[in-house]
Amino acid sequence: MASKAKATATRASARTKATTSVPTTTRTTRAAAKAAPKAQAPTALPAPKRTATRKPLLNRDNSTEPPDRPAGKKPAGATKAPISRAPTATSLKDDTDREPIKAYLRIRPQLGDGEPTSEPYLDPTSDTAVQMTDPYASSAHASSIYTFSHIFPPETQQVDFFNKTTLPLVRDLLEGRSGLLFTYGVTNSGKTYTIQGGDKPGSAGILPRTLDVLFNSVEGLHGDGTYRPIRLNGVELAEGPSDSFSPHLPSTSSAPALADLLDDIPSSGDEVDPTVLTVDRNHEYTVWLSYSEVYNEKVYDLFAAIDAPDAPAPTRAQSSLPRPTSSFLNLPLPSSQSNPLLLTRKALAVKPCPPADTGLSAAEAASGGGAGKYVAGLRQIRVESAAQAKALLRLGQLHRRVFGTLANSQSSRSHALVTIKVLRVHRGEKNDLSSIQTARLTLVDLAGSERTKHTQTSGDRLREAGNINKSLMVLGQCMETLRANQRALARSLAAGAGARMDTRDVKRGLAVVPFRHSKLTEILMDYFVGEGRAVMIVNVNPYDTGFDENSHVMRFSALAREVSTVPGAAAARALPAGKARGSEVVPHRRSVTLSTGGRGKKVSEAHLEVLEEDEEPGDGDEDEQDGDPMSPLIDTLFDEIERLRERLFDAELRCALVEADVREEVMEEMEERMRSMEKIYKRRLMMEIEQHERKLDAKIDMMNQAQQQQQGYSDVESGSEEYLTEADGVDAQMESDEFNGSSDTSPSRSPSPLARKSKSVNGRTSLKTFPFKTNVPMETKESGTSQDDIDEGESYLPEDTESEPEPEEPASPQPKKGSRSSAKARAPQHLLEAPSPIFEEDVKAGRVQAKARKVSETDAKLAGLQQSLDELNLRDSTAIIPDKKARKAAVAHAGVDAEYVPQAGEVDTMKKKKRQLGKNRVVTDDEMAAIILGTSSSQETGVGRQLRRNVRH
Ligand SMILES: Nc1ncnc2c1ncn2[C@@H]1O[C@H](COP(=O)(O)OP(=O)(O)OP(=O)(O)O)[C@@H](O)[C@H]1O
Repeated sequence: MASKAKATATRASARTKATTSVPTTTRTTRAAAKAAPKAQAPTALPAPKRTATRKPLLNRDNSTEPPDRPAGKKPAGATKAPISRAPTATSLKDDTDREPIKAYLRIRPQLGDGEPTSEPYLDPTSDTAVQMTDPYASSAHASSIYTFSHIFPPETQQVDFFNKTTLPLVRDLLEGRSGLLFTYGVTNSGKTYTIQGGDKPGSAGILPRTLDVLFNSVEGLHGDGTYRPIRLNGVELAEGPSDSFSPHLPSTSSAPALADLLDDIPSSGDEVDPTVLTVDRNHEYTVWLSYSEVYNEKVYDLFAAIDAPDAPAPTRAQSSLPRPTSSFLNLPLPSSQSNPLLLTRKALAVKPCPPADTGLSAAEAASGGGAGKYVAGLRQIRVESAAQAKALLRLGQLHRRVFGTLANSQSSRSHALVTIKVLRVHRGEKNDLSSIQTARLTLVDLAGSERTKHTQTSGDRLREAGNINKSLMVLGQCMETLRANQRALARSLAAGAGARMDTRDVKRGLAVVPFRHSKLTEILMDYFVGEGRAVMIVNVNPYDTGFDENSHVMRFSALAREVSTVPGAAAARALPAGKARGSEVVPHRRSVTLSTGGRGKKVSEAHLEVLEEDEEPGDGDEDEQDGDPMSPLIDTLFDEIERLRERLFDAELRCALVEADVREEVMEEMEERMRSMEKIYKRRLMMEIEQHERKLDAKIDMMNQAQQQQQGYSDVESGSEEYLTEADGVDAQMESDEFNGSSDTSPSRSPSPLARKSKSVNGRTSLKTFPFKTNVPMETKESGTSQDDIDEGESYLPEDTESEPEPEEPASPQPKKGSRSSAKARAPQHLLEAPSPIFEEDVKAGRVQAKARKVSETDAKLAGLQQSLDELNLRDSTAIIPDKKARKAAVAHAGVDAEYVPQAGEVDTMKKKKRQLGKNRVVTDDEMAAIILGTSSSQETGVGRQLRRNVRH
């Protein structure tokens, strides 16, 4: 497996290299930096007062605390460091003090409830590497290896997962450092299970466990809630100690209520994680919760009371808090006759933090102080126990589900963000607002990362899918830009090693990180450019059919791992916030019809209307005091830029979606065409193979027939010789053998079985002799010849030939076959007798008649051949034509372009004949007679044989 992993070249490995080149020392956060000087100061000394609640990052050069100080080891009673911004000309060493985003992979187990049981395409090769093989690709290169900080196999227990991934973040939180954890993956991959958990004991997710550990650890150290958090990191004096809240879930009522529509929210019961972390007991802690969702590029508060006209009006005190019983959930649903119930919820604006929150001046913030953004008007509720926090979150989940249900959501189509804030104040400085430390941990359950292809693509759903993709796409773009900026910064650092240089010069050249392009990234921006450790959980269901989607998730995680969270790194180019104030905002209103009465049992239908109002520019109770003075013209210009940018982005997104769809369609069409072409070509190929086989058969037949024809001519012409002597017959046979490229000594070399038959039947030489008396048909039949042989022989043996029984001479030894003496010895006696004039006349007449008969037979056979050629439908202009006549006929048939092309192994008999005739002299009658009579033995030399051959031709 290891070698397999090694052999597979991967982008991940390259990326890992790049990542490891980044120094990964433990980051010193703002809180840690603040705490460092405290360690040096005696506990009793009063701390210097500050006005900002969010402490700016100290110049690290001034920090005395080693960056890799183990968490939880901060000395008690440390005093605060004086607020000082880093000098403008500072060493770039700050930017090397970073930590890459941790990426953990969690592989979902197979649930078995009707899920595909195919082989998983993910194969962990080690604790940190996983091999992903495309199940549809045949090539060996279809697998990639991705590396993670750690890989959790399917059997991982929730508690182990929590301890490894989230517990360090909880520890940071209690020590004043912020953190971000987000889950990323396609639908059904286990994101919600990871965050919230399941129903079974031991299945509590990281959110309830975080709350358990948090409250276990601060037990007895609760603050009294004199202060409350505002915005991102600000703190203010609370109006009263009543900001805490005891939520109650909807009560069961006899009438069908909105709550009946909701499935039970998974709850692992009363299970409590017993882990306790060591905390600084000189501090008091208060825990605050907020719960928001980003849906369709709008941010909603899930703790907000949803306004319903029939709901009892909240009192002034209640209006800023969720109603104790979430009363709208208990509202009886209207019947189909009555007016639809209108539920309204309002989107919240995302705004830049005022510089006061960060301790920066307005100019510093505008020039890149790194202030993050906050959700204006988002409720933050103080909770005093884990149980209370869990109940509150459950209410938030119900709210989320109401709107999820009303939006016909099948699954989490929104991004849910739970933020736990811990305010920490030293017991000796309880009355000092500026001494309060704020840290937050945000847990994000991102919506499924699948693309539009897999979602319904019309109306609201298209918009919803587009917006989900937009958020995730922008998140990816932000990571990419951050990575590029960090690399550029690292290069500058390397180039200017040793020299002191102005970081602003370097940072000015960095690209703008497009956080503003989506609400999600705007909210999370501070974690990437400000403070905080970031952890990403990648959830994968390896049995899911969406291999492409999952490999996209893997690539995203590989990218995230190369991004380092570094305090104040890339915010230099952050643009001032603004929104399109000029644009008219139209509330999004939906009508929904719901079936009620319990699961699977339709009792009645209810009509509801959902109104999702957009945020207003003045939203947020802190807006007026934000004090972000900005020239109206600049503000308007920024608004305009932002509006245009958003339009451009929307247009690009739409284009990308359309392009993706078109590409897919084209691909499918091409594939379809390819398949049909493949079918056509296969069919053609089969036809051609068939045709060629038929041609080949025909060719073989024709060659055999041509050979037989040739043999026929030879027989006819050599008949005159055979009248005279069997020895000549033997010679003719030898000639025939020569023609066939074989000899008696190697009969197996004859290319045609028919040729062999012509030579020998039953192992005996077939000698064809003409009778002296012409016109006497004689049968060619030898004893022992099979009927098949006869049938086949009929096609090439002259009908009027007759094999004469050979004289049996048992006493005399058989002369050697093929030799001249043996031929002579076997010649009939009458052929050796002296000729008479009458005899000569007969011979001539017989020869002429036999020749004429042969010619007519040959013509008939040629006509037959022609017919079979026609039948074969050989339409090519090139045909194989055995002789001149047939060639002429074929030319007439096929056209003037037709030409005879001898095929491999084929003998062009006409050419051969012509050559031979042109070479040799004409045979005179006297010579012929002499040959026939065989009077001159001297002529039975090579010349005589040559003459006889010429006669035959
Ligand atoms: N590690 C696990 N062990 C057992 N069951 C799991 C595990 N992970 C997920 N599941 C189950 O798989 C199913 C889908 O999980 P979940 O709802 O968390 O997916 P999701 O990624 O949040 O989907 P969506 O994006 O649609 O909300 C649930 O039934 C859940 O209980």
